Amino acid sequence: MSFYRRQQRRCQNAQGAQKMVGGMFQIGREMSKGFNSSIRQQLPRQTLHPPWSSINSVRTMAVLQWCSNPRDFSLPNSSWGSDMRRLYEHFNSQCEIETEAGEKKWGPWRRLPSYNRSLKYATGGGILSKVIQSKARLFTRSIKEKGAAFEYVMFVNKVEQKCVCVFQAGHLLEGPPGHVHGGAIATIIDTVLGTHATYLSGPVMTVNLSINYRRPIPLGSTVLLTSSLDKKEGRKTFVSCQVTDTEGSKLHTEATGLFVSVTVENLLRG
Ligand SMILES: CCCCCCCCCC(=O)SCCNC(=O)CCNC(=O)[C@H](O)C(C)(C)COP(=O)(O)OP(=O)(O)OC[C@H]1O[C@@H](n2cnc3c(N)ncnc32)[C@H](O)[C@@H]1OP(=O)(O)O
Repeated sequence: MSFYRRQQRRCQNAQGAQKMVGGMFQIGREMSKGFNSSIRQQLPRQTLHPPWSSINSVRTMAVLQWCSNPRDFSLPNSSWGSDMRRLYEHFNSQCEIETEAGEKKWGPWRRLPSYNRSLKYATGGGILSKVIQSKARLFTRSIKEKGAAFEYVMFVNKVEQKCVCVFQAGHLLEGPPGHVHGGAIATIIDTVLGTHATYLSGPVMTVNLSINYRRPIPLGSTVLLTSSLDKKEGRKTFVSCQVTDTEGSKLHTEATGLFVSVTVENLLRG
């Protein structure tokens, strides 16, 4: 494969990454449009050209920036236990289904890729992320050791307006001995509800999170988070979530969240 084809393929991967990651802003709009809008229009034109055709080094840098392959943290890795893999397979197999005619088509679920640099991979700020907040990393994806902290994968179902997350809690998340820290549980709940609300309504921020801890979660275990839309009222999206064992029979935690739609202005105003 030629250098150009390799670069082009990497660019396409980066575009795919942008299109689906649950970032707060650009991707919020993408998600709420049902993954249909064209990222291509939002990319700098030069990303579609081979690097050597660029006439200045800034353009070349932009191309190389975009062509770096981000790691998708939502894909299986060696730290995943059997429960994590089984549930991943269960939902992943419903993302693409085969018709009787043998054609492949979208199923009811979509897996959401997950990256550790929102500004770079989700909002298209490849160069910007070098200049500002270059060390910023998504909290839940900030620990490099596989399986040590938050291992999770999310799937959304547009028709049922549901989101599920398969979550394996690593040893760095300890609270009470042998069990998961309540703050870590709140973090994964906020992540799941926030991602779901973003998918439903575009860019949002949490304004209220209410959590009832019913049963402790053993460290190292895998649990299932199921988020549902309760209602939408103007800028407000109300969602709720249950954290259960992998069979869905034992309730560990339940929560409700209120998310308010925001603009970039909201953030800059502070
Ligand atoms: C890339 C992967 C993504 C992973 C997802 C991770 C998700 C993580 C999400 C987060 O953790 S966000 C971080 C924590 N949240 C914040 O820091 C938000 C801080 N709050 C704010 O900045 C402002 O409240 C905000 C900009 C969100 C809204 O302020 P505004 O002045 O624009 O709105 P306003 O205060 O008028 O509220 C809008 C509506 O929400 C209602 N509201 C606001 N706060 C409320 C509250 N706490 N409880 C109940 N209702 C509330 C408010 O009454 C009003 O209702 P009505 O429209 O019916 O009048």
